[in-house]
Amino acid sequence: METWCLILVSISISLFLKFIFNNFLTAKKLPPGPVTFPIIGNLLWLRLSFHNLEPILRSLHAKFGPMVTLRIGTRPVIFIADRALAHRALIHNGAVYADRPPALATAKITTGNQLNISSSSYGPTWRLLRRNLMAEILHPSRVKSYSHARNWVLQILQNRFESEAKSGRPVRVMEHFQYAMFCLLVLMCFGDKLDESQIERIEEVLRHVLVNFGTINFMVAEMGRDPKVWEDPMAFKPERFLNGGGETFDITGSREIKMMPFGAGRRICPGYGLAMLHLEYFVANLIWKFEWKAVDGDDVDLSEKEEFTTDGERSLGMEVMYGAEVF
Ligand code: HEM
Repeated sequence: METWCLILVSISISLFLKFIFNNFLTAKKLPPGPVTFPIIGNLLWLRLSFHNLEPILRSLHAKFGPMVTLRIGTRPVIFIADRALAHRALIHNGAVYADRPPALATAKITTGNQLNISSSSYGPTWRLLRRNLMAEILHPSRVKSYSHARNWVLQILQNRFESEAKSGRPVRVMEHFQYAMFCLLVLMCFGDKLDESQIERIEEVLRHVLVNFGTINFMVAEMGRDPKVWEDPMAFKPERFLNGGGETFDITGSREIKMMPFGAGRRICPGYGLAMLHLEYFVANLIWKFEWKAVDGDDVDLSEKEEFTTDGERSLGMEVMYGAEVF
């Protein structure tokens, strides 16, 4: 037999064996999902953006149930759409689900060989990084020292609001807030000597990291708009968070997950207190300084948009999903 023919036959046999192995042997241990062909199937998933993937996932969940396995790239990826399952995984079995997968060779460069807090595996390094972050940068006594950065970011926000309002275009509120949180983080990490163009450059680099190496598993948006939990989930009703008894809404999901913009469990965002504090500060100032009204003849646009968020792999709340590798 010709050499090329031999190579072709060997490749076909190995692809066939991989197909059987992926879809019928290992699949028994994993939640159900669509049958995929090696390489071609993987490439098809990889071609889709998170935004395009979401409706497909929704229909897969309707067909296969609250847990679905897809083979994206080299690893099977499980998508969990049910908030009770997420609670069981992240809160009751927190230690099992707090790990992160080994990074690909290229991602190792961008994550500093996985020695940063969000990508490091669940072990002594992560514990040390997290403890340092909580004790130093995020310690309540340090919050005051960020007032300069905070006011600078408020100024950036105000400028963005003003220039858009003057141009007559509707102000892209969420986008600007997202950017403001990003600026705040960058300023906290690099100090407030940076100017806006340098911040934009950092954002560009991180966007690249997110697009190339991000993983997604928990369908946070689906959980946050569950009609069993939220009355009229798609309506803008901020008062839904004010429950008469004076008890504040538990955003950490420790008792029950109703939404999880900061994640949940052991890897929950350590900056959520600081983030909430600053968001309230920015909102309060912008409500005070601007007159807010809907553009004549236009509804307020509450549609979803795929956007870049902070730390490379995790999202800043307005995202459709966020990821934590669970096996
Ligand atoms: C609106 C603002 C923010 C949102 C919505 C947000 C959301 C998130 C989410 C969803 C995660 C992933 C949690 C998980 O994997 O289970 C995360 C992780 C993280 N966030 Fe935030 N975050 C915000 C602001 C901040 C701020 C201000 C800081 C800090 C200085 C911060 C630092 C981190 C770190 C270090 C992690 C990784 C934690 C770990 O893996 O142990 N975040 N964040």
